[in-house]
Amino acid sequence: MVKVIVAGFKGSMGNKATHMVIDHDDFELVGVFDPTATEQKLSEIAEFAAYDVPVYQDYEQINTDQADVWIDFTVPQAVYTNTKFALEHGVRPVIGTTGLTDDQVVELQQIAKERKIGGLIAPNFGLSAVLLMQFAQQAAKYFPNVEIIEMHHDNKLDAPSGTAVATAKKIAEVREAHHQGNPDEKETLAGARGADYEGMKIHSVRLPGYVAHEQVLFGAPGEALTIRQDSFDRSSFMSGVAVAVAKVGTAQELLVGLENLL
Ligand SMILES: NC(=O)C1=CN([C@@H]2O[C@H](COP(=O)(O)OP(=O)(O)OC[C@H]3O[C@@H](n4cnc5c(N)ncnc54)[C@H](O)[C@@H]3O)[C@@H](O)[C@H]2O)C=CC1
Ligand SMILES: O=C(O)C1=N[C@H](C(=O)O)C[C@H](O)C1
Repeated sequence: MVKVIVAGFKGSMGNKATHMVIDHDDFELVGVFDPTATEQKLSEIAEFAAYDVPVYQDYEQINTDQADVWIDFTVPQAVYTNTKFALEHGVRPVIGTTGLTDDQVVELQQIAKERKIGGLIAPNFGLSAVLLMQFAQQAAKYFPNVEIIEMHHDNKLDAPSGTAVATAKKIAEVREAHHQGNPDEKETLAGARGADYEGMKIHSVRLPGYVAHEQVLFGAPGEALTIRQDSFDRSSFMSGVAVAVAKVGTAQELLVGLENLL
């Protein structure tokens, strides 16, 4: 049995992750954490009435002795401290929360190395997104002119999305330094051309009704290639989270990207 704590269990993803852990034959939920919780036991919430699991509101309360894995779907402001807490208490992190800076990831990887513990940071647990990133990297070798459009629900805190940044990084690994667009281009409205990652433009759309979607657009003389993925429901992420929880015990370091455990 893999014993799991879910951080952010009151949120949209944390709720789904809590159900996934409960429903999985090989996982046992040993605690849930969310500073907004008012309950002492998970069973006080009707949909979890059968589960007598402790609810934690702050770090001092958390019993990490019995926990193997820390699932985190919280907020960009909390994820660094949560991941550090998990690593320093010997609990393997499976991090879905986006918004970690590159420097924070390096610091967390250093802590994981010092503590000799593995874990996973996955900007996206959806298979369609993992494949989109791989296909985009493949295409970028032949199509260096690329722009990324990510579209999300309007409650999202961070922009651009973690997936869009991860996509741009994968493309930058294979794309030669390249200037695209007109060198004399001028924005007549600030931000019109989007964010810039190593010469690639990233555009963020936030609308009610959307869940999580991304398009990578490649253009070349006389042709174009568009790669698109859609998460229509947050359940799309849960098989990836389950794989991560099941396999993170094999990780020798703090990995970035679900593809490392597939
Ligand atoms: N990697 C992936 O596949 C996916 C990642 N995400 C990311 O997951 C994160 C959460 O997304 P949602 O569930 O939609 O957000 P949400 O806003 O519905 O939930 C966040 C929850 O975290 C709680 N929280 C705040 N500070 C906390 C702390 N210090 N410790 C524990 N809990 C804390 C909040 O009270 C809230 O209940 C976001 O960063 C989002 O980008 C979302 C979907 C898929
Ligand atoms: O906030 C979300 O919803 C999502 N966040 C992740 C991201 O920032 O890429 C993953 C997915 O896009 C859903």
